Amino acid sequence: MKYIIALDQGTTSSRAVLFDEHADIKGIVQQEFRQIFPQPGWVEHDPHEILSTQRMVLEKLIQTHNVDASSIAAIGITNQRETTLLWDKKTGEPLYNAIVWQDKRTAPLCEALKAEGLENHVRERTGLVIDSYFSATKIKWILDAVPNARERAKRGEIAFGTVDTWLIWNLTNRKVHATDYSNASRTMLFDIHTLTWDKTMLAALDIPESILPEVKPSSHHFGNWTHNGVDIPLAGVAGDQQAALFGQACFSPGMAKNTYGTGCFMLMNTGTKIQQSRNGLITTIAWGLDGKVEYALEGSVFIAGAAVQWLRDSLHLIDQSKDSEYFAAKALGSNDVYVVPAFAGLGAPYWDMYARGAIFGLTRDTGKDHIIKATLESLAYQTKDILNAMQEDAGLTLASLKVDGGACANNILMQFQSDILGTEVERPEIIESTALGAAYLAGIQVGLWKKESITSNRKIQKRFTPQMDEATRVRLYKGWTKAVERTKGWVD
Ligand SMILES: Nc1ncnc2c1ncn2[C@@H]1O[C@H](COP(=O)(O)OP(=O)(O)O)[C@@H](O)[C@H]1O
Ligand SMILES: O=P(O)(O)OC[C@H](O)CO
Repeated sequence: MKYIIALDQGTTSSRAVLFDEHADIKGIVQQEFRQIFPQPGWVEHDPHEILSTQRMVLEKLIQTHNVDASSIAAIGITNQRETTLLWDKKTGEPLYNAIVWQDKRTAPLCEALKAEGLENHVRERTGLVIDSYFSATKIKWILDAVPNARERAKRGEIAFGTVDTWLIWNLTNRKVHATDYSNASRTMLFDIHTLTWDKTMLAALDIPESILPEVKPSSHHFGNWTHNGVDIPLAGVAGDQQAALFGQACFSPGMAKNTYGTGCFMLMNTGTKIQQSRNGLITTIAWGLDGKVEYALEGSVFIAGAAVQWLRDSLHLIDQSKDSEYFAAKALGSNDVYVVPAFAGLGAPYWDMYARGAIFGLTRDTGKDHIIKATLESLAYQTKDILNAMQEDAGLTLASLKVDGGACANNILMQFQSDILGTEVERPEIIESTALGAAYLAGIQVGLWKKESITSNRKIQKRFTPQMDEATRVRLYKGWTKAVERTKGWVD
């Protein structure tokens, strides 16, 4: 038996998932790590913790399941995207903590880029909108903040990477400084037409080109991880949302998936066509495979499952995320409370770095159950905002929405999702699509699998069909859009 291991380095935890040669999951080991909030709106991770938790889960997975190193055909890496690290090429020591995708500290740098008139350039060349979400301004911030960092970078002593690059660098014993097309397309420094780093953006942010990694296809032999004397190829790399699109077998233009993790990310395959959105979505590289690059339209919601964590960790209304289903069920039938979890501003389709969270519609009888239910519903409303934009851009109506990610296990949420969209929601047997996608990309590279067999391997666990009448759907969504309007521009 041959195995593929997927390393899924997410925003809140590091995971290692063992797949057998039938792409069935044989084991998962997961470890949460610290979220560091030095100031309001700032979010950091300790790069050493990212690495140590990821190494720990990998080694524990192999040990627990008694897997012989020689039977591991390949490793795939998938990761939280945009999160930015800089380190010394000689010592491997990070210059600063990893600045996480949710971090808002570079909003003023984004305003400066807008004032320079770069909005069209960014949209046209990188497919993105100017926002602190992406890596570019985070790199500049570290180069500005750490003494001598820019000089050292100019001397070629510093490496930049997103989390995939940091893992590749360390797992290959500091030999390989590389990323894949899907991750490069999240930096706001990568020209998605020419597939090269964009000189205009590098100059605008005074970022030396020497710090950037080499960009490779997503299914590619990046290097080896040596375990018990055996060289195991790192053979697949993709940003977690693109990996989920792959894992859900969304291979044809018009196919879409929505992942409910810390954030919520809907991606629609647009094939080899670069489609620009007219409705606040971004254009991203889906993957590089078979000698070509394919693209996707993406709607990124910053806070989804993280809002459920907020119920758990900050409000202490629940002990575990899954308890939200039990409490929300007790409030079914009441729909007057709205939670807008704009804790990190609003992403697509609004792109408001200055929005902040709020609860609306409170009355004397509002209780814990209502707040929990409204929080879950906020994931579904944000998804509807995105799907509306996507359908308009693509000029089509989705027959059903493919879902995955931790929070899609919640049945109340999925039923409400189907109700508020008026669309069928389709949950696969394997909701670890992200890990599955990374495993597939690696397995294809080493010849274990073929892309064609992935579609037939996909099994549906449950379909949710809309039960809500149209008048209720319209009324509820109107309330949501009113609530969102009131959170915009809250921070001066
Ligand atoms: N049953 C559930 N109901 C609601 N939210 C859930 C449930 N299970 C997990 N979550 C939420 O989903 C997120 C975890 O999903 P996961 O896909 O592991 O995220 P990530 O990869 O971003 O770390 C957490 O934010 C958690 O609060
Ligand atoms: O860690 P996740 O799964 O919430 O994904 C984070 C995204 O990649 C951010 O763009």
